[in-house]
Amino acid sequence: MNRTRIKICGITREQDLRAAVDGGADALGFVFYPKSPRYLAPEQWKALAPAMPPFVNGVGLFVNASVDEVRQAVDNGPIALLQFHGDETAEQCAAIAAAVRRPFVRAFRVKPDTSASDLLESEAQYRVASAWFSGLLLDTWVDAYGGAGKVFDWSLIPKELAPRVVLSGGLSVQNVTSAVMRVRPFAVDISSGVEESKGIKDARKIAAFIDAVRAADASPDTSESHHGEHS
Ligand SMILES: O=C(O)c1ccccc1NCC(=O)[C@H](O)[C@H](O)COP(=O)(O)O
Repeated sequence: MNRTRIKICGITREQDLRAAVDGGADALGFVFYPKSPRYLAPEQWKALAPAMPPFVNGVGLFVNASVDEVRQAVDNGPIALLQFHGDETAEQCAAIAAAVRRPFVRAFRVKPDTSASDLLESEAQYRVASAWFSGLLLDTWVDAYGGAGKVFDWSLIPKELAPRVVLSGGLSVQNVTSAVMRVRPFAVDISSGVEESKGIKDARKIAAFIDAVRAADASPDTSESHHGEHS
């Protein structure tokens, strides 16, 4: 049985970090984008970092950050993976990842006119651009860059790409079972859907979300195929 990996993003408090870890999350996202309501300033991250246990990946989330900003986050705590969520080019992502010696995921923000071939071409481009590239995180295009709780059309995702992507954007306990059964992504990512308010997670919602993903993992495969024609 496939085990869909789970990332809980926008962690700002130790109690929420512990709730996500205790629930079985595989990765925790820490937002280093100052305009986000979930922003962790360097000193906040330095104070929170010691609560990170082994075998849980810390993901540092950046929007058009400098290499020095990324290096500061990596130096202040266990950031195992970078997530570029802004307008960074493949070359910029590759250069920063190589400079701080960390793998990265590229957030691809899906617009209404995005096609399946756009996703395939982007993944191929990043694979060529950097040995540090880990995969695409597919999120919904919003002006605030992310964390908006909005879904995109999952049927867009090519079947051959699904096992290599992180599915994100507006997931919740209400829709994640359907999302996992239809797409069978490598991982899912959530922020708004497990919150009381922006940056404040709800431990019961985290537990319910993780349970829903596990239920979907145990269900028969009914994933949709998308053979790459334009959406
Ligand atoms: O979380 C934020 O505040 C944020 C701000 C700017 C860029 C990205 C941001 N989050 C990135 C994530 O990985 C979120 O988990 C992803 O956008 C999904 O968020 P949601 O739709 O709220 O589940």
